Amino acid sequence: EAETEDFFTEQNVIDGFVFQVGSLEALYLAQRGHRVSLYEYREDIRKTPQVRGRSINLALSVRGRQALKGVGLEDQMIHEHGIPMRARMIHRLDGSTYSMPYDARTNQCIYSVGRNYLNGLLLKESEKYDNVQKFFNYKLIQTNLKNGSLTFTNTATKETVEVNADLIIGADGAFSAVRKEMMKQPLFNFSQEYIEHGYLELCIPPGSDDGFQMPPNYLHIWPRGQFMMIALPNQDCSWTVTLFMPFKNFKNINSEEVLIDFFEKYFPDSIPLIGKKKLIEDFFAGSPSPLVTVKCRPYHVKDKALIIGDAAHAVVPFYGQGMNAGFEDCTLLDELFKKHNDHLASILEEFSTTRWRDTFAISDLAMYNYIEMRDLVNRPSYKLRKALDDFLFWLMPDTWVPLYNSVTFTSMPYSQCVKNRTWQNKVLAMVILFVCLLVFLFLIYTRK
Ligand SMILES: COc1ccc2c(c1)CN(c1nc(C(=O)N(C)c3cc(Cl)c(F)cc3C(=O)O)c(Cl)s1)C2
Repeated sequence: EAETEDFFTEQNVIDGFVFQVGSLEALYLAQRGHRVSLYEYREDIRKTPQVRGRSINLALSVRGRQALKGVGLEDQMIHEHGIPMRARMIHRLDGSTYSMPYDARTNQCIYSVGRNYLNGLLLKESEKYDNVQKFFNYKLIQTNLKNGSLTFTNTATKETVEVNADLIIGADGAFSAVRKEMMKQPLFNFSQEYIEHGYLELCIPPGSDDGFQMPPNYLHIWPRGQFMMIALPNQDCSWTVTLFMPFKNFKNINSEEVLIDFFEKYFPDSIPLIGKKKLIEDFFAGSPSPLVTVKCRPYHVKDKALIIGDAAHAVVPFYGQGMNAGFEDCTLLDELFKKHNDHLASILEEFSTTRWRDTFAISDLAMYNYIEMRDLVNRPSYKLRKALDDFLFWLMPDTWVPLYNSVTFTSMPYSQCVKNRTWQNKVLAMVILFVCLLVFLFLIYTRK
């Protein structure tokens, strides 16, 4: 007897970020024969016209691909839509650029994918399952996790409906309503932190030949210490550019002249690409969005409710893992459904006890990148460490997997990636100490 699972993927489009983990999880459960009701806060994205310039994109890496593969969508996502980014393209202040490959050894790459396309694909796929029902424009107003009941208001008809479910899954983003309800439970730990940086999306349109204005198979980065800009390519040969800067710096840019002077000073090569007029329009059209990181545990209430994706672990984007980690939740949950043969109490319990170490680890890694970001790619010691890492990776590929490679190009649990880094730091410290000792002894010996 298939149970009914209610999903709740309130799609708060927070600054254009649309949460897709719920739609993916619906496919995994439908695949297992469960009856799924998918409640979306917003209108069906496929009906709303593609708002130009709001094509938010993300860096899909191995963990996200793995999750899409589990529901048969990896190939379509990667080969029909994804744009491979084989290296970073760093833009210096003088406008010159140099590239740093993601994985020189095996040429693995990450893919730039559009969120709207991804969302449309997941929703279209769910139409193949008659055991998935989708309800759009449903806003959650009341939750009773203990008896699995939810009350929604249909934002179009204003009618209120109450639904009951065997399992409620909240995939409703960093400001999750389901998590808010969970927090009333005893022993529920929660922390949230806003960082001082905000971000603003700009757009580099296609060139006069309707092609890319920059080399397309790269993640373009303008690292400027306190500021940073990155650009990911879109299918229509435009680029979605994200400018990261402390809110106080955004506030200081309060006129067109100040804005143009700022870009002339920090991102001169990007002005002809974006276009002065578009730059002024886009910059003052929106306001910078906040970046929040949320840590909480456990992720469940008995056998009645679970939170996944950003609702369970919102991370800052400085590792490009937010969506990948959310999708990985679905892969792990499906493995637990198989392992415990759909016994919900065991599944939810094990998900909470095993997943939090990895989500805390990627949260800390992303925050560490943010702190280090000032000179993430500029600091000589960063380059030295990267050269050393790449050499040892080449020498012992199965033993020495550098942190960035293990996070981005393997499904190694995030907490294991961090443990590896810790022992690698110890080994390198000993090697450096040993070399210093040798040099010291050599100097003493030759002085005699
Ligand atoms: C749309 O919004 C965003 C915002 C930030 C990111 C992405 C999309 C995609 N991002 C990726 N980051 C890594 C990574 O591991 N690191 C250390 C990096 C970290 C920073 Cl901040 C960076 F600029 C480059 C790299 C890099 O290595 O290229 C990947 Cl691998 S993909 C960051």
